[in-house]
Order: sequence, then C-alpha cells, then structure tokens
Amino acid sequence: MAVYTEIADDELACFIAGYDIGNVVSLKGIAEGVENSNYLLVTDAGPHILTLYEKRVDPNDLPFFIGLMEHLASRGINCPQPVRNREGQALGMLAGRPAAIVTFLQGMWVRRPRADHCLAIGGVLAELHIAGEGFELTRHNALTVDGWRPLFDRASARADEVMPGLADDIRAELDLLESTWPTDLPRGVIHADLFPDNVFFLQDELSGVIDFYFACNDFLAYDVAVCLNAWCFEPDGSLNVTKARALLAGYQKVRPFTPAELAALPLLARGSALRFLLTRLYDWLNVPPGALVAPKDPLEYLRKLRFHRMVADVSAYGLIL
Ligand SMILES: Nc1ncnc2c1ncn2[C@@H]1O[C@H](COP(=O)(O)OP(=O)(O)OP(=O)(O)O)[C@@H](O)[C@H]1O
Ligand SMILES: N[C@@H](CCO)C(=O)O
Repeated sequence: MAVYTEIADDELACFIAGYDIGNVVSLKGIAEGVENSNYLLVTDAGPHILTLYEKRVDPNDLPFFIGLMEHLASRGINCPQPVRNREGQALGMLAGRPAAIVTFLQGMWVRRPRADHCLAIGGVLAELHIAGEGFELTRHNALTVDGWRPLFDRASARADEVMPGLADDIRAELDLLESTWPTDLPRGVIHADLFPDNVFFLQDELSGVIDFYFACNDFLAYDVAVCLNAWCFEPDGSLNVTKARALLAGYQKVRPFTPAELAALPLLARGSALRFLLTRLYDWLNVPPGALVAPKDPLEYLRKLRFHRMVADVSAYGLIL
C-alpha cells in the first residue's frame, strides 16, 4: 500500500476548506501504487482522489502533469481532472508535500489482461499521442537512455544481492543501448507508465487512464514498447504473441507506425525493459523505513529484457512486415 505520508485531521480540514467540494466525509489510504501517497477523499460532493507527491516527483514538473490532464481531457481522453481551489490553484501543500485533488474515475483495472484489452490499449495509446499534440509545456524524460546509468550507479554496488551477476549484465546492456539508441523517431507527449493498474475498464470497455506522473516528451514508439512489456507477457515470462499483435494492431488503426518506428521497436522494448528493471531494482534496495509499500520484482523485467535481446525484428511481436 503506497501511503508514505500521513495527514492530520486538522491539516486536511484546513486544506479542503479552500475548495468548493463540501465537507470531508472520509479519507482512506489507497492500497495500490508505489510512487505517491494516494487517498480516496469522500466529501459531500462525492469521491475524489487526493495525491501527495513523493520522492521521484520534482515539484517543478507538477504544472506539466496537471496541465496535461486538463489538455487531454479537453481533447476527449477520459482521465482525471485536477480540481481547482477557490483561488484557481490546482496545486497546494499538505502535510509538507505538494498535493492535488483530482476527479474520481469509475472502473477497475484488469488483473489478467486478454487480447481484447490489449487491442483497446493500443487504440487508447495512439489516441493519447494524437491528443497530446499542441500541449504547450514540455518535459524531458528523466528515465530515458541518458538517465539510466546515473540511476544504475545508485544501485550497482548492491545489485548482485538481488541476483549474482546482475550488475555486469546491466552494465553490458547500458553500453549497448547508449551506443545504439535511436535519435530521430517521431516524438510527442507520452504516458510512459501505461501499465494495467493505470487503465480502468467498465464491463470490458476501456473507461479511463490515470497516473500521468511519468508523462514526458519522447519517442511515441517508446510508449508502445512500454505497453508491450507491461501488457503482453504471461506470468511465466513468455511473450503472448496474440496479445502483442492485438496491441500493435489497435495502435496502428489510429496512428500507423512509420517504418523507422517498426524497425526500432525491439531496441525500444529492450530500453523500456531496462528502465523498469532499474527503477524496480533501486526501489527494492531502498524501501523507506515504515512505508506501506510492496516493492515490485526487478527480475520480471530482466526476463523481458532477455527476451527482447533474442528478437530480430517486429515479426516476433506478431506483425507481418
Ligand atoms: N482518478 C482516479 N480515480 C479512481 N481511482 C484512482 C484515481 N487515481 C488513482 N486511483 C486509485 O489509486 C491507485 C494508485 O494511483 P496511481 O497509479 O496514480 O498511484 P502511483 O503511486 O502513482 O502508482 P504507480 O505505481 O502505478 O505509479 C490506483 O490504482 C487507483 O486504484
Ligand atoms: N509501473 C511501474 C511502477 C510505477 O512506475 C512498475 O511496474 O515498475
């Protein structure tokens, strides 16, 4: 359960008094997520999500995230809407942390994604990329190729505690990716963390997308690679080609890939696997004392990385070239 910061009753009352959302009925920590502290805040006006932004979120990035949710929603993407207080501010301070209230989205995330879910994910990802056009703020991806080695340096000394030989394996991968990473693919605003727990479905219909706190400007196809890794592998570590084909087909229907994007996909998938291996490794080795959080398995992403190392081209993901 990701609740790193507790909120005192009087602090909450004072914070909420600045908004037109009535009185607090209840506040409950949410038993999901690993990044920020999230609370289900019920007021006279209904349910909301109260987020306190934690460690990996740079407060300077918050206007980008808040503005992006507003931009995407105005372009028809069903995502949380920041609630502004009486002074027109969407961001405040609560319990010593930057904080925001966003609208509550109905739906449940799917624990066992099927091919039809993957098809829908491909579609919504492409819609999101198109809807992101024209958003005036920009944010560098702190977790792309130039950010991976500095992150690894903070975990490398203890990496072999997780698996003997892991540090050398990662070092070799970094060497390769740093020298071959693409430079000229189509770019735009990407979600960068569109995992199953960030997408809601209602009766098998995709009902909304949440958690824009890694969103940034980067290669659009890198976002596809993140989704391939997050949605299309089975618990035994194998790629489900039917799901991968569905995800790519869902995307293509809305925004066709360029030939360069298709050629780069196996490499982007390696990079995306390394990104989540590294953040999970760092988190695994650095659980804050007393935090209610279950760190995620870094080695799941080592297995995905090893799969992509063997891939020659996108036909491995079910696409006919
Ligand atoms: N707008 C929303 N409407 C409904 N539920 C929400 C909303 N935002 C967050 N939640 C709930 O809170 C949980 C955690 O939210 P979120 O994924 O944003 O947290 P996080 O700590 O940033 O997680 P992650 O580890 O995925 O980065 C979600 O799985 C969902 O149950
Ligand atoms: N989606 C990430 C956690 C949040 O960044 C993971 O599964 O490692």
